[in-house]
Amino acid sequence: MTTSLRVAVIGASGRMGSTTCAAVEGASDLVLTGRYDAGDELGDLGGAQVAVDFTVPDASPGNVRHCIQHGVHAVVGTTGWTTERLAAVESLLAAHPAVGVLIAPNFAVGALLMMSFAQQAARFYESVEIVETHHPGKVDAPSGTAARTAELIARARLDAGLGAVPDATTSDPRGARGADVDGIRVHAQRLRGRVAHQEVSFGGEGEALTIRHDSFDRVSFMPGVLAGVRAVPEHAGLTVGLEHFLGLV
Ligand SMILES: NC(=O)C1=CN([C@@H]2O[C@H](COP(=O)(O)OP(=O)(O)OC[C@H]3O[C@@H](n4cnc5c(N)ncnc54)[C@H](O)[C@@H]3O)[C@@H](O)[C@H]2O)C=CC1
Ligand SMILES: O=C(O)C1=N[C@H](C(=O)O)C[C@H](O)C1
Repeated sequence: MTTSLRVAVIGASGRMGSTTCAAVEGASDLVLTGRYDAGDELGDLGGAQVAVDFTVPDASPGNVRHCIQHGVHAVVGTTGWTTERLAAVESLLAAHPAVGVLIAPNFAVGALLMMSFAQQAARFYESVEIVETHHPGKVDAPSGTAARTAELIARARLDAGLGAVPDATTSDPRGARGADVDGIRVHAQRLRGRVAHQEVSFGGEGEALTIRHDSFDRVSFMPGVLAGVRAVPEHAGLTVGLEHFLGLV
């Protein structure tokens, strides 16, 4: 008889945390050991082997630190991870070499494919811009997914020897050209009724390529979250991106 993997959820009262609790409870090989939200003492996380964090950018690093120090593997969907914050996780993990931490900007399989396809297409097109659309309750912009996509595209362009994206704009006092993420323009929309959507638009002489992904419901993230939960105990150290567990890179 195999024993169930014990899982705690941090941010359990939120949109993603509550969906994750339901997904864990619906999985026959997992058992939910606790639901934690703002103000709760994490303690030993109810004896969890893996904790899932869907909180806010300023709380997530502290939660991850707590997990590592208690020998609990972590699966993190919260956005806002800077290079410095990732480096701090890596140095703490060096002192806890058996612990695995997965930080994933997006758990939807289609979103991972969209990023991978955009990375593949990047070297063939002179122009590229990203438009991300989310629900109006989202606190951070641009989305973690859009920022990651821009980074991947920028790296692919650099590797291919492409220069800057052509843009004659010299005056934009209101910021109409959007954010500049590693030289790639990113535009963020916040619309009632939407969940999470992204379009990557490429342009070349006489042609266009558009790669689009839509999450219409937060259940779209759950197969990826559960895959991360099941895999992270076998992957000690820090992994950024679920694609590394799915054979996509
Ligand atoms: N990686 C992915 O696939 C996805 C990532 N996200 C990200 O997940 C995060 C959460 O998103 P939502 O669930 O929509 O937000 P939400 O606002 O609905 O939920 C956040 C929850 O965290 C709680 N919280 C705040 N501080 C806390 C603390 N110190 N300890 C414990 N709980 C705390 C809040 O009370 C709230 O219940 C965001 O960063 C979002 O961008 C969202 C969807 C998919
Ligand atoms: O806040 C959200 O909703 C989402 N956040 C993640 C992001 O910032 O990329 C993932 C997905 O887009 C949904």
